[in-house]
Amino acid sequence: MRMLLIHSDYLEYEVKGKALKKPEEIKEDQKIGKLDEVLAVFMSVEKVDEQNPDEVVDKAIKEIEDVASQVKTKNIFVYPFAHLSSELGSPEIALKILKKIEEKLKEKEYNVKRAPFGYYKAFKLSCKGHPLAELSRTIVPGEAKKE
Ligand SMILES: C[C@@H](O)[C@H](N)C(=O)N[C@H]1[C@@H](O)[C@H](n2cnc3c(N)ncnc32)O[C@@H]1CO
Repeated sequence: MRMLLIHSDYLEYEVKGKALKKPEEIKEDQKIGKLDEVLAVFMSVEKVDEQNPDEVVDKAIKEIEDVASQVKTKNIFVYPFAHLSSELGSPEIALKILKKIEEKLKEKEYNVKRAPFGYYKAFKLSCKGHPLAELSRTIVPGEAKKE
């Protein structure tokens, strides 16, 4: 999994159209979304992640918690983003992983929004520009079998 973490004054999105034949079903009120004072986490789930999704979820949570505590925010935007890798995992597994990450962060009392999966979305982001405001992480399941 590739993650781009941007500490932002806000992130807002608006769904513009379907980018998959079968995108995630969403309610009307999910077509737009906004969070202020947010750690926006853009994530590309990769093929290799399919070998141990649960481990990838746990490692992603650890990285997100680490950065969130450093930039002192409890607001997290989980944002599916298919542009950080040329080895994308399947949409089915990617959605499962992103939903699990959202769920586990909520269990840990974070204020979490997740942008809809499988859509073209317009978004606005206001990066804060401090030294920790733009970070990237790569997560690989430890048990991943070497091909
Ligand atoms: C398109 C662009 O504006 C938008 N931002 C977009 O990327 N949409 C992606 C993700 O929401 C999701 N998606 C599909 N596969 C994956 C994957 N492996 N990892 C993450 N997301 C995925 O499906 C869409 C099309 O790839």
